[in-house]
Parts: sequence; C-alpha cells; structure tokens
Amino acid sequence: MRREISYGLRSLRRRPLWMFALWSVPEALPTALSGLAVARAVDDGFLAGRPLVGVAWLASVLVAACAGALGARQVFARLGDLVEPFRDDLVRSTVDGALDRAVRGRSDDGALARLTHQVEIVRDTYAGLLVLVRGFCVTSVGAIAGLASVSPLVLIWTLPPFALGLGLFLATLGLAARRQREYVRSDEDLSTVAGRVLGGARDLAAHGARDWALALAGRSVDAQARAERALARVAALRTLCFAVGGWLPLLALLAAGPWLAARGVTAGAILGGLTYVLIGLQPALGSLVQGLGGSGLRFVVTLGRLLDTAAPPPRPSPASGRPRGGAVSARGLTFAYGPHAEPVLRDLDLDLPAGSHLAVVGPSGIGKSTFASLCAGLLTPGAGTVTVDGSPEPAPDLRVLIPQEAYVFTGTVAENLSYHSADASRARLDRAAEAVGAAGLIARLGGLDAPIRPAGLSAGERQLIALTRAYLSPAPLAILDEATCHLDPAAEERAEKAFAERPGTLIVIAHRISSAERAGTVLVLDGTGAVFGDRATMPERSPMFRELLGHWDAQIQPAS
Ligand SMILES: Nc1ncnc2c1ncn2[C@@H]1O[C@H](COP(=O)(O)OP(=O)(O)OP(=O)(O)O)[C@@H](O)[C@H]1O
Repeated sequence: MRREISYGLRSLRRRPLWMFALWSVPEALPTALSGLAVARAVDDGFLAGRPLVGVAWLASVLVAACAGALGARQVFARLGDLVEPFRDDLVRSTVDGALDRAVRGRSDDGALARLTHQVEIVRDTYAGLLVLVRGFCVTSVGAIAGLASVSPLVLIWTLPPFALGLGLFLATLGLAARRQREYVRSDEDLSTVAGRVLGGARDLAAHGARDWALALAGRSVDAQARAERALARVAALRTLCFAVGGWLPLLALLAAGPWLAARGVTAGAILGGLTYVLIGLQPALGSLVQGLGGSGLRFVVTLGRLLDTAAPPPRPSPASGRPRGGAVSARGLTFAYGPHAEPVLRDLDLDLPAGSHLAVVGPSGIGKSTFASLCAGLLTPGAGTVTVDGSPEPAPDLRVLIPQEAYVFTGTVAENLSYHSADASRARLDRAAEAVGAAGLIARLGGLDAPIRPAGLSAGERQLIALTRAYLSPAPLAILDEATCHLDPAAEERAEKAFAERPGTLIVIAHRISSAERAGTVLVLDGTGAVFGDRATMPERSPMFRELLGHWDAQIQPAS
C-alpha cells in the first residue's frame, strides 16, 4: 500500500496543491464558527434575555457558510489541475509498459482494459480521495480550533477519543487493503474456474467427472466466501473505530457535564462543544471511514495492478549520472522483411566496444535503418544475433533510438526533456540543452517551464528537443537514425559531437558523409557486402565509401 500512496503523493504538483489548500481555508470557517456561535448565542443571547444577539450570532454562521461556498467553488475548479497530470503520468507509464512488452514479443491482453477502464477508476478515486482527505482536514481542523476557542476543557474531553478512533482506523487500513486484494484475487480465481468448468461441461459430463468439477469449483467458491467474510470483519472493525472516534467524544462530553460546570464552563460552551462534535468531528470521521474504506481501497488495489504492469522504472543513472557500457556485438546477423524476400542484411559480424562512435553509411534503401532497429531490439534477427552489453533483447534502459521523425509531446519543455531521466535536475537539463545546441531554442520558447505545442515547432526544432531528451537518457547506447537530418551542417556537427562526448556508445546512421568523418569506426553497407572498420582505413577498403566521399566533396567544394 505504501507504494501506491507514495505514487499518489509524488504525482501532486506543488503549485496546484498550494492553491487547492489555500482555497480550502474559507471552507473551514463555517465549522470553526458553528460551535462558538451556538455558545455565544446561548450565553450572551437567549439565556441573557437578548434574543436578537442570539439570532445575530447564529446568522454569522450563515455568512461564514457563504464564504465557505465561494472557497469550495474555487477548490473544485482546481481539482483538475491536480488530477489530470496524475492521469497523464499513469497513462504514459501504462502505455510504456504495454509497448515494452510488445517490443519484447510478449502478449499483453489486459493492456487495453488497463488503459481505459482501470486508469479511469484510479483517476476518479484519486479525485474522490483528494476531496475526501481535504474535507476531513478542513472540517476537523476547523472543529478543533473552534473547540479550543469555546473552552480548552471541552477540547480535553473530546479530542482524545476522537484521535483514538482515527488512529485505530488508520491502523486497520493496511489490513483492509490486504483483505480487499485477497477478495479481488479470489473473485478472479472463481470466475476463471467457473468459466473453465462451464466451458467444458459437456466433456465433464461425458467422462463422469461431475463430482470432480463440483469439488474444483467448490474450492474456489469456499475461498471466495472466506475472503468476503474476512472483508466483512474488516468493515465491522471500521464501524467500531467510528464508534470510538465519533460517538465517544459525545458521551465523554455529556458525562463530563457536571465536572465542567463545576469549573465554570457555561451551558453555552458545553452546547457549543456538542455542536462541534455533532456537525464537525463526527461527520468528518464518518466520511473518512466510509471513503477510505471504499474508494480508497479501490484506488490502492487498482493502482497496484497498474503499477505492477507499468514500464520498469528507468535504470538508475550511474553515480556520475552518466551512462557506461553499450558494447554492441553482431554474429551472422541476417534480416529480411519477409520469408521469401531478399535479406536486407546478410551474415553481418561486428564488435563495437563500449564507448565507440560508429557511423553507418550507404546509399538510400540499403538497410541502414534496419540495422539501427536491430541494434535497438525493435526488429528480431532472422538469423544470427545482435547483443547490447551481452543482452540479446536490448531493453529500453540499455539503448535510446532517435528516429528521423522526432516525437515531441504536449507538455512543458522540462517534461519533454526529462522523459527518460525523471530525476534529472534543472541544471542538468540546461547543461544538456547547451551541449546539444538546443539552449537557444529553449530560451526562445520561454525556458524549461514553457509549454510545448508540437505542431508549433519546425521539424528541426523537434529534433533538437528529442536529441536533448536522448542525450539525458541513462541508456549507454545512443542510436541516431538520421536524427539530425533537419538541422543545418553546423547544428548537426554540434549535436553529434555532444553525443560523441557523452559516455557510452554512439551509432549514427549518417545523413551526410560528414558524420562518418567524425566517427572512429565506420560500417559501409553497399548491398553486396558490408565493410566495417577504422574510419582512417575505410577509403582504401571500400570503393563505396570513396564514392560517397567524392559526392560529398563535390557538394561542398562550390560553397567553399
Ligand atoms: N517495414 C518494412 N517492410 C518492408 N520492407 C521494408 C520495411 N522497412 C524497410 N524496408 C525495405 O528494406 C530496405 C532497407 O530499408 P532501410 O530503411 O533499412 O534503408 P536505409 O538505408 O535506412 O534507407 P534510407 O537512407 O532511405 O532511410 C529497403 O528496400 C526498404 O524498402
């Protein structure tokens, strides 16, 4: 349960939370004033023979209620600012988890149900819990402040039993969550067994296995009944906690009446105390017990299931915050896009030590992007293997691939940059943007907190954002698949140099041959075979490389 609660708390954005809390203050006024108004109305008004004073005190509660209503209106208007980012985070990690499984070739039948039904349950219950907990805090703080202002002696008799009931209730929450989970599990088991038994009813009857099937289903029915009884016992325990916290303060105050009167506490103050208990503490505790016991448990259990299947958290960055490793090794790597298609890559062998900088060059359509996708684990080799740091299924935490069409999402600049590095400080985001050459763009957009509208950015600007995001990733292997094609040569050089200096391995699918000039190692794909080796020796070893260099020289000569 701790994981779910801390996820819920972590998702609360600071600024909207402050606004939410600030607008809650007026709502505490009617509760805080209610008992005091009753006490004064009785003591200074009705019992003193001044009914108009009494009525005026009671009317003051009405005024406070109007102020409270205004506050409540603002509170609900701000609820979306807290709930929607939470939902977006949840959708993102659910989609990441499903994609991660899909990329690894694992089926994930429940992904759609999680994304639609379960995310919506969690979002609704989250909003309900925020309203509930806020309401409890506002009402109980108002009532306790009011009790203290009416008479500290009244507070002494009412607060301890209330706190005891609340404490006991909170202590049962862990048990209640466990029981709720067991209940959901047993319910699922029962429907699975019942489905199988009913589906095979004809075969079971034909083989005379009726008793066996009855016993099988009976075990699940018994288990579910046990789980439901256990859940009911927890509900009874909750009622007991409410009785202690909600009714005991009332009984204590009534029983202490003579004792209080002997110490100068007026009838009005005792009545005021009773008012605080009856319209403040008791309903606040009642709603909390009901709400946390119902939608609170639904929140914890459903969120728990979503988190179990969400994307694994990004691998913690090494101590220096920078990636290490990223060795790539291919053995007999062969790939074709169809069973009878001509292979795009055939029997490719290469070893790229960690920290290398490889440029992949070749004519258009020769298989450079295919090679990138194989290294990233997005395609599965038809024959042979390709591994990253020894892993044949390079997980997202091992590599980051930036394709030609860079994806940028609606959100702030900081959210876009830190997508692969949630723990990156703002200073790190700034340094990365500076290194990649995106600092000017970010300043133009209005800084890290500026919102991004993907459609408002040019293709090159989107590439700069995506490149900075990838640069910050803890993945030791970065693959740029023509990821700088919309940048001018100078901006491309700056971005590539930043990636080359980033610890880890860099593979650049070259858009311009100048990318190969900067790399230590080159892979030339020319259709008849592949040539892999040092950049310096490549012109001698590969006629294709010489040809590409010639084209490049011809292109840049007239300009120089
Ligand atoms: N999804 C696919 N299904 C079928 N064939 C594909 C697919 N993707 C690429 N191909 C084909 O595989 C071959 C290699 O494509 P690939 O995109 O890897 O080449 P490339 O060298 O990256 O080309 P470019 O430089 O134009 O991006 C091409 O003939 C292409 O048409």
